[in-house]
Amino acid sequence: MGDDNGPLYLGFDLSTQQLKAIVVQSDLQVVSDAKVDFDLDFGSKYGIKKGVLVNDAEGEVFAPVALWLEALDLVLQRLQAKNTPLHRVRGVSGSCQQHGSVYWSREAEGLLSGLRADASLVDQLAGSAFSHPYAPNWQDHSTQAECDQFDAKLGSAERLAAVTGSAAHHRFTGTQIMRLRRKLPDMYAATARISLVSSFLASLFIGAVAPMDISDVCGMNLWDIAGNKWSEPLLELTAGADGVPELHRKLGEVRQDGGGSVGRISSYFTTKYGFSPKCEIAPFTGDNPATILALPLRPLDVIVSLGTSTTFLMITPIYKPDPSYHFFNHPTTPEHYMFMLCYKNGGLAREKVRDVLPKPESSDAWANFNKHALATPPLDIRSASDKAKLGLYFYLPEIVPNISAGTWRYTCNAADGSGLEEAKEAWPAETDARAIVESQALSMRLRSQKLVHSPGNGLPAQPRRIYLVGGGSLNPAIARVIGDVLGGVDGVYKLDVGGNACALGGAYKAVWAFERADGETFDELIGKRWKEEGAIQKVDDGYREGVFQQYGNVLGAFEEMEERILKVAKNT
Ligand SMILES: Nc1ncnc2c1ncn2[C@@H]1O[C@H](COP(=O)(O)OP(=O)(O)O)[C@@H](O)[C@H]1O
Ligand SMILES: O=C(CO)[C@@H](O)[C@H](O)COP(=O)(O)O
Repeated sequence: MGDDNGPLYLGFDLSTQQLKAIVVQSDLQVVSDAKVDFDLDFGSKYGIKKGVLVNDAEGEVFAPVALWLEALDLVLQRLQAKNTPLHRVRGVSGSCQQHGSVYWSREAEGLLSGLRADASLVDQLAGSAFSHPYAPNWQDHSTQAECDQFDAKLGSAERLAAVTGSAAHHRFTGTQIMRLRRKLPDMYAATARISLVSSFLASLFIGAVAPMDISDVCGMNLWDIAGNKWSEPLLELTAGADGVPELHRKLGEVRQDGGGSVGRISSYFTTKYGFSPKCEIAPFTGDNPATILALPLRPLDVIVSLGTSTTFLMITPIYKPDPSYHFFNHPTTPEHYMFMLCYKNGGLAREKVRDVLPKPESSDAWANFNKHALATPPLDIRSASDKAKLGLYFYLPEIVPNISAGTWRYTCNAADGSGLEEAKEAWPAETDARAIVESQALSMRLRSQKLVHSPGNGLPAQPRRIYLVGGGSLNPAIARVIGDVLGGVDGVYKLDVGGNACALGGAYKAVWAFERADGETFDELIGKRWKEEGAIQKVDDGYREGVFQQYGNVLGAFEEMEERILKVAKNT
């Protein structure tokens, strides 16, 4: 377990279904990891499923904050049980599911600073440190009315996207705060501070409410990215004309530097787990911003994160917002941005399609799904006269496009996408295995086409490399279909720590935060230390001439299918 005595860096990922921790050395070598699975470890105690609770009547999805407190103690115990030398940890950072919010009571600061090592976090905090026991989850879709007001407030969805990086979204924290203030006014009044999940986790470590992070704050619809300040009109919309100073106080100042220290580790962790009192905490960020820190990403490289949500990430120095996607400040590099598409119907939707198929005899739950995804030709075109098959598989109301739950199957002419119509008869469940992944990738291709250009040699515009991360990155059939649809002239790669990428990004952020030379950027520092060998594996060739064009031929039809369905099934 690392025989030298050099410093170690600890990265966390508090996502929908798990809390993961990973420890790396200065040279980025991984020395230990551990995880807590919310359903497996705490499912019966908290009544959660897939990490969350739901109130279907109102479209609410939320997680008990107490569960996360228990998970933090447990994951640290698991690291200890693996003899991880926590005393050598010099810096901690991490990544957390985006948009969720935690509501601290007036007693919180006192309780955080007075944590005793002889009791657990949950016993000391769950009772009175929070004005609300739940954190809204990114899958929540209870805020359509608030979204309509956000889009209207600055004049249009385009204008809101220009200012905050995104049009209004159900899960974005501003709309969530606005709704909770209306629904639970006493709770709102009793709230001293509001944290994002990232600043919440950092707060536990420093024993005080930590500032929000410059990248994660862009997931709120409240931060004016170009102005680098809270948007006063949007704070006013959220909190009412008289409520702006109060909301300002609850949100606090935003930390501008993604590196450096937000505070020393609290004595709770030094006494209980043996951390050094010199260990410092760097700002925590969102799980998607942390994912782009898991490797040195270049412009034209793409990350597809196949977690509970499915996300598509790129970095760019050009701020080009649009209501159909998201722009965030880059978590470490000023004047750089992260482009993101986020789908709710990611991993769980693929599981639904998988579970209609007979259960495989092998231990690989995905064996049948993969067999059919690979045996089905692109768009299920088997002969020149066959129509292309296109589907949408939304078991939850989707984010982009803003379509309610449902499943739709269409066909069109393969050559040019003409003749789009609803499929006359149902197609076999086996066909859906390929069609759902194609559908997800076509949506990404459609929405990212303006951000990619030709990588040279007369090739069509496409990504250079596609990196797969998240649980689904273990799946070769998904990698193949993604490469078929999106291209990727240098190939499709998976990170060796595929499911741990955001935790790893958090750990790398801590390395940079505390080891950077004056003015040294994240990419400079990590670029020098990162070794491709052992970190990534090529899992597919990516661009295939002919196949890529086949998907291009139906991209317009795919867009038209979405538009037609949007007319009859828009989220309300
Ligand atoms: N071999 C596999 N093929 C496809 N999907 C997988 C595979 N293994 C895990 N998954 C999916 O990964 C998802 C969890 O991904 P992960 O990145 O660990 O979660 P989170 O989003 O909570 O961080 C699950 O929904 C599961 O369906
Ligand atoms: O809402 C978004 C991004 O906008 C999600 O990507 C969340 O950040 C949760 O991520 P996972 O738990 O699926 O990793």
